[in-house]
Amino acid sequence: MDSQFPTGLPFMKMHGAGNDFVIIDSRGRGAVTTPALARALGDRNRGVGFDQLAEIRDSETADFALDFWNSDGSRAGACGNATRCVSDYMMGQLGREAVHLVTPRGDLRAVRLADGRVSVNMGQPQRDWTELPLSHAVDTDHLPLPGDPVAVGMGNPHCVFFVPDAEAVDVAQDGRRIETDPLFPQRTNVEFASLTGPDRLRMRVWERGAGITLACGSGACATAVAAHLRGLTGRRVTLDLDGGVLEIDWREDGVWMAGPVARVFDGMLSPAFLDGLL
Ligand SMILES: N[C@@H](CCC[C@H](N)C(=O)O)C(=O)O
Repeated sequence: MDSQFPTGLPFMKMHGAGNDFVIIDSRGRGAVTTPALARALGDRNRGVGFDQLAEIRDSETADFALDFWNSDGSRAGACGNATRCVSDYMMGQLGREAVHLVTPRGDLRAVRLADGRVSVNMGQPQRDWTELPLSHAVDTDHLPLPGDPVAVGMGNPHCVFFVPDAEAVDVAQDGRRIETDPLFPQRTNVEFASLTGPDRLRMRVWERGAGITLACGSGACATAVAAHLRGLTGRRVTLDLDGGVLEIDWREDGVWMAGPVARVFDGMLSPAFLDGLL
C-alpha cells in the first residue's frame, strides 16, 4: 500500500460546459500525478472518469500553478475549461474575484463575471507551424489535408474544419484519424464547426488523448480564431457545444473565453486504489 496517503487522497469533480475534470489540490506538498494514476483515474468504469485531470501546485510567481493530464495518461499544455473550473475554486479559496495562474502555456488570468460564469484569457493564438507543432513548413491557414482545415495553437494543437453541417460529421471516425495524422507529430485536437448565425458557430470536438468530449475550451478559442481568420465571423463569437455555450472574444491582450462552471462532488481516492499508481 502507498503510505504517502494512509487515509486516502482527496479530489474534486467539476465540469465546464460538460467538459469534466478531476481536480487534485497539491498545494503545500509535491505534485502526485503520474501517467499511471491519470489513466486509472480516467477510466469511467474502474476509476472516477474525466476528460482531463488538473493538478493544482504552489507557485512562487502567481496565485497557483496548474498542470493538465488527458484520460489516456498523456499531458496537455492547455485546458481552457479546467482552467475556468479551477480558477472558480481558487477564487473561493482566496476570497477574490480574479486570479493569476501559471500553466505549461504560460501566465493566465481569470475573472468571475457578474452572472457567475468564469472568463479566462487564454493568450494569443499560435499560428507558426513550428509552434503547433506541425511536421514540416505548411500554410497554417490552409493545411494540406482534405477539407482544407486551419491549424491554430492555444498552448496545444488544434485542427479546425469548417463544414456545412457539424451534426452530420462522424466525429469519432474523422477525429480519431486526424488526431494521429503524420502532419501532427504531437497529435492534435480536432474541431468540426458550422456557421449557424451571425457570429455564432456549432462546434463538435474530438480531443487528443480523450476522444469525443462535450466541450473543449481551447478548441472553442481555436475555432473562433480560425472563423475570424477565414472571414466567417467577427472577433466575438458564441459557440454551441454538446455540453453548453462558450463565448469567445479575441482581444488585443489575448483570446478570452467565458462559460459556466460547476462543482459536482468531492471525493476520496482510497489507499487501495492508489496502490502502485503514485
Ligand atoms: N478540454 C480542454 C483541452 C484538453 C487538452 C487536450 N485534450 C490536449 O491534449 O491538448 C480544454 O477545455 O481546453
